[in-house]
Amino acid sequence: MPDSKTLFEKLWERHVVADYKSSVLLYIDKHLVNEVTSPQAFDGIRAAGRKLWRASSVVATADHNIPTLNRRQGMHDRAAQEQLQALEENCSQFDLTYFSLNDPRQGILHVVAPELGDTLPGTTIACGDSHTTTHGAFAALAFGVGTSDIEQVLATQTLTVPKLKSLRVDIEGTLPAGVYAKDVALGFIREFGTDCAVGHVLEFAGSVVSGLSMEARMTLCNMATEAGARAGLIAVDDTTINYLQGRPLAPTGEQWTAAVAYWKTLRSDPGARYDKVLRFNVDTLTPQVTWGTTPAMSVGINESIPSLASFSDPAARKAAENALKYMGLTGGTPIRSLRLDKIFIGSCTNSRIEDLRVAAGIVEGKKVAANIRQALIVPGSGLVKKQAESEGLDKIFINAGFEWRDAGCSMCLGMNNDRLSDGERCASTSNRNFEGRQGHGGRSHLVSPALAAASAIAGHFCLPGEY
Ligand SMILES: CC(C)[C@H](C(=O)O)[C@@H](O)C(=O)O
Ligand code: SF4
Repeated sequence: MPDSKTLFEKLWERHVVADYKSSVLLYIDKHLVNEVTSPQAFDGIRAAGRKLWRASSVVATADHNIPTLNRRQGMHDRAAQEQLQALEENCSQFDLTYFSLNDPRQGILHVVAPELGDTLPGTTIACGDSHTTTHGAFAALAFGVGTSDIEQVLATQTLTVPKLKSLRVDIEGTLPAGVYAKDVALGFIREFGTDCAVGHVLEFAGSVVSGLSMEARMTLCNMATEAGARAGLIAVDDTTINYLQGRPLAPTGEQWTAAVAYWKTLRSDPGARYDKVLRFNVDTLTPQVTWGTTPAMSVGINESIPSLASFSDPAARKAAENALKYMGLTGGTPIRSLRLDKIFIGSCTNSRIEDLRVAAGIVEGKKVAANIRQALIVPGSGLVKKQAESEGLDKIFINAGFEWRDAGCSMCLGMNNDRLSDGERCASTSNRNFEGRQGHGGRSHLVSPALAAASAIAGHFCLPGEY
């Protein structure tokens, strides 16, 4: 059909301010600001004597380098303290919405904005953080940007974006019990690679996606950046609308009715043309565990770490060899047999209430294994923490031997006090397992919250119930 458009085209066309040959100037509706990537952008604004174009588009909070324990005692180092202070001063100078460390709305921006109803379908969003792809779960065109882009958005409310291609993945089949969105993301990246979506906006479609909750859709879109995508997208349906209704910043009354009518158009038309289409069937997917240093290096829980001989491509073999060396592993070892030192349940991939409920259900009445030195549960926001506490999940975790922390990025990356020591092996619900990601010499294995919880009890990788 000649007039058929993809969801991406619909969002793009509504926001183009100026069309250059290979890029466009895109209007940005929402700007999420953190403490790490914004200080220099504000310095630039001040140095040029500029005003902010639309200060009301900003929501700011600190998430990356803040402590998740004993917050009142202050920050772990000077650089972190300076970044936090800069954010606070900038928000006050420019009169921006800022959630301070003792505001329950503070947390990881990719958890905070959706749960408040600040992430809305049909909007464009910029944030100085690569996991901004998360917001695509709401049919928002959301870009992770760098510090100079942040300055541009603050000053002009526009972003220069290169022309992007469209990629749709149809996720089909029946999700087996115990297999979650995290496993779908890891399985997809394992099959198609960490660069399969480079230069593309990646739309997740198909019956499996339609059946997922918003939390699970956010997990999928969060990992779109690990497939190289510039943005993730999922069409609006009743699940989206039901999730948003009644959220503090979502529209109300007549505005809600009008918004819903528009949001319902935010899906790709039949016959819309994509630059690339992939299919991923989940019928035989099992819970995934990464064994290497990219999110594509994963195996199913019943599998062994691949042997070097199984890689026919020399470059892939070399990469696997380096990864195994860093991870202290040998090909052919069953992934279940790896003994763990730490457990991290948190991050913008898997720290929402649904994730915590799944984990709590698995560890209830059990104890973290003796060989686990530290098991952290880090809710994605103060509101997630409150909700979990109102359901008694904190007690379940604490009784099982987990530490119940305040919201933040925490052990997802080594920018605060929560980290791995040299050689420590961790089951982590985060999204990146690069060398040194969770601390110098730390060995990260990406898993779903269910697998992290079960593995905490067993002390090694296993499925729930296998202790
Ligand atoms: C520090 C920040 C800019 C970085 C990102 O862009 O994603 C971090 O959040 C990450 O997950 O690696
Ligand atoms: S939780 Fe991890 S991936 Fe997400 S924004 Fe923070 S550091 Fe980045």
